[in-house]
Amino acid sequence: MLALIAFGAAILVAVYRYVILPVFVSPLSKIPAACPTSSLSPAWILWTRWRGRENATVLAAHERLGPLVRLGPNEISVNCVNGGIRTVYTGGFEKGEWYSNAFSAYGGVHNMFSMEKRDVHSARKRMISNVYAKSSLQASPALREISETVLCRRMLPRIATAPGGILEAYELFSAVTLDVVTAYIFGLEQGSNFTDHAEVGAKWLHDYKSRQPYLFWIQEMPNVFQLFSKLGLGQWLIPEWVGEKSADIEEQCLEWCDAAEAAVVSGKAAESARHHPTVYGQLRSMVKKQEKLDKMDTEKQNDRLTQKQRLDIASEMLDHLAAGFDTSGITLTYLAWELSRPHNAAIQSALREELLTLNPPFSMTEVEPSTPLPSAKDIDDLPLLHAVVMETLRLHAAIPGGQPRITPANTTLGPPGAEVHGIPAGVRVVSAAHSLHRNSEVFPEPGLWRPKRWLDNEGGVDCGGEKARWFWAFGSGGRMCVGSNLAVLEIKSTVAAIWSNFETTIEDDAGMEHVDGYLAEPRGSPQGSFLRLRCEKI
Ligand code: HEM
Repeated sequence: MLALIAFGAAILVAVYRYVILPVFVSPLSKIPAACPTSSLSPAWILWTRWRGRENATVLAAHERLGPLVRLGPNEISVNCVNGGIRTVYTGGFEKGEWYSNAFSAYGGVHNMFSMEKRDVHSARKRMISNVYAKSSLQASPALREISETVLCRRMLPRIATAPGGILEAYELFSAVTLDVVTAYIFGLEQGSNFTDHAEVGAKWLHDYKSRQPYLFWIQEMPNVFQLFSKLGLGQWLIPEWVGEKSADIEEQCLEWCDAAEAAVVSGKAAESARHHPTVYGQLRSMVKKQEKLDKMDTEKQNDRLTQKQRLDIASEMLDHLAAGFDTSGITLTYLAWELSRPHNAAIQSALREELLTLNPPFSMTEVEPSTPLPSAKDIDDLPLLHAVVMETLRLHAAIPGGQPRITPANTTLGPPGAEVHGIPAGVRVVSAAHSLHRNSEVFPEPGLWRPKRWLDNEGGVDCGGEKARWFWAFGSGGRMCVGSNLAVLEIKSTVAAIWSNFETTIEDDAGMEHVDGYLAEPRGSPQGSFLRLRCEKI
């Protein structure tokens, strides 16, 4: 009899815990559910993510149900500025396991992307963000050398000599952005040269990207993955080669770090802009400074890195190069696609006209650049170029997917007048550029690529007001992209170099459909191509 009562009580508790509480009592029950089962189980949103339909499905849910939508019993999506991204991201809600499980490296060594706790993260960000400030970038002799070498001596000749004038744009741009980013991080002489070595670059891209779908298990179902691993069945979910490729990438990053270290120790880094490892050098000197403070000058200082310091720096550098190259490569690929589509031919011509006003121009004679480069500031100030980049970042955000954060206790979310109060601690809350960038009140006809929406009637830049508040390609708040200035400068310089010298049309764009995920690279055609561009010298 007692057993029966205990059994009945357990059933009642379970019904309360898993049905009545989430569906009727929790403050989350006031938020409309994206799917009828969302309040009861995360199965629907997990299935949507697994099938690669999350961004489109969540956008449709917001269009139907408003700015707050419940995705699961413990997860909501927020698509507004006030009571939305301003509260969550500028308010400093912390990241959770979703990042720390997937983005740490070298056996769990954390970096800015993966750090969960705000204080640890801000201490690291303070050490490093000055090298990514716009003023530092525009004044950097190292970056000038990088642009000259990667854009003029590697990229333009590769385009000029492409067989039949046709090249695969996603592979080209990934190689160029990796070369720029590794050169800025480790020094031009120590970084990659994948632009000249197309096959090596294409293999790197393929190896890097092929691991991506398997992150699902680590980020969304870590407990299931752990259970499978304990049972010796981990490879059913994540094949062994994924770990092997990740280890190769980590090893390659350590080689770049060691080369940068050698340049620092030999004194070359200080003597020549081509050897100067800007980001590596900055973090290294801050790590050493910190060590000095920690030891309070009581112990003998050693300028060599300890193994722990070596891996701490390597994890951070890997994070930057990974966060930096693919995002910029994806953006450039979509920008090239839009500019080369027949209905955008007039925009390509107008852009070229604007680029040819640069003094000196970004010109090339045969396969060699003939003159010095225009200044980074002059390139940055071109209004149509700025509009083209902004519109590409809006419509084709490289990170369009949800950026999860964890609520603190007693959170209020929702736009003024429609707030939901008392949201408990530990709820996963996401916003996504994909949905924010498709608000038709702010961006009329949001599905169209229209650079003009970023210009005023006189052709000057008009990026303020509501557009600025809803533009979220680089996120916002304390965890906003640290490399956004480098990304924009690099993208603008690449565009200036190409469209000052070439006219482009589309040879084959069958692969240009976005992957619907956290990142949005082109899906690629069944034949394995992404965007084949025809480039003609002007
Ligand atoms: C078009 C190019 C880029 C886009 C669209 C982009 C976008 C973003 C976004 C949306 C985030 C926030 C992600 C999240 O919290 O889930 C982020 C973070 C980050 N990005 Fe970028 N990024 C770009 C280029 C770069 C570059 C060039 C670098 C460095 C070389 C870089 C380094 C980072 C780092 C280290 C973080 C983590 C920052 C932190 O947690 O404080 N990104 N980026």
